[in-house]
Order: sequence, then C-alpha cells, then structure tokens
Amino acid sequence: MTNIAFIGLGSNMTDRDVHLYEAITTLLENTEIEVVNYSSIYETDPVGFEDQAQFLNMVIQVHTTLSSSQLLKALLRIEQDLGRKRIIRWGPRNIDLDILLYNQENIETETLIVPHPRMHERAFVLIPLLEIQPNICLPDEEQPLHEKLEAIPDKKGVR
Ligand SMILES: Nc1nc2nc(S)n(CCO)c2c(=O)[nH]1
Repeated sequence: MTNIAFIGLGSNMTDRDVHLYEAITTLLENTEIEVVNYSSIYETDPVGFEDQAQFLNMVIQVHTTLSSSQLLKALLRIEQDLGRKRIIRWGPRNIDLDILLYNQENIETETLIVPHPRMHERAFVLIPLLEIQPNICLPDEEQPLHEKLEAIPDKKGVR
C-alpha cells in the first residue's frame, strides 16, 4: 500500500543547502521512498532558540511503502549518516528531518507524534507545505491549514 507523507527539512549549520541536497539524495536512494513533490527552499529566522544562525527550510511530499515508524527510523538514520549531532535540543543542527503528516492519520507513540505537534504554529513549515499542497487540512479538521498560517503574526521570518 502506498502511504503519503509530508516531511519538513531544515538546516542551519555550515553548507545548509548542501545538507538539504544530501538528505534528499539519500532519500531518493531508498527504494521504499519516492519523492513526488518539493517546495522551494526558504531562508527562515530561527524560532524557539533564537540565538542561532538562520535556517534553510523546505517540505517534500513522498509516497512510501514504509510504515510511519519505519519512515521515522529511515529519517533518523539519514540524520545520523549526515553527521547530525544533537548538541543542544533546540540548538543548531546540520540537518533536521521531521514527519509532518502521514496519510492524514493521527499518530502518537513514544517516539512519534503526527501531525507534528508544533507545525500549525510554524510559518517555516506551513509556507513550504502550502506551496505544494495549498488546500491541506490537519487530520479530522475542517479548517484548512492556510487559515492557521494567516493567524501567525510574524511571517516575515520566512523568505
Ligand atoms: N526557522 C527555523 N527555526 C527552527 N527552530 C527549530 S528548533 N528548528 C528545527 C526544526 O524543528 C527550526 C527550523 O527548522 N527553522
């Protein structure tokens, strides 16, 4: 069965665009994952822990035969392979891969919460996501995500 997932990518250390490119190239090498759509790459102001470098963020849409937990494992392995060091929890990282949505399912396990719990308040996620899926809603919600984006005061931080 083909599953549809949206993955958020971010990087704010050293060659940020190279890290994004490497992560996507590694995903493309996985025969269980097909990247079917890409957003533009956005330069974004850091949120959460603000005393760090600007990020590059983007969102991709994938079709995959992997379950959500298998997909998470594959993304964590890519982060490790690309040398992700979790120095400070909210701090700088060379590559970050987050599962944002998976088949419009609500998932909550020890290791994975989908939809990503903070995505609805993050312009750096919503803007690239809506670029590739303009009318998307969160699972079991009527309200389209673009209305949640309109509610976010500071969108200047995404360019
Ligand atoms: N602009 C921006 N700010 C962020 N803060 C954190 S934590 N992250 C890591 C993603 O969870 C980001 C990010 O990717 N982009």
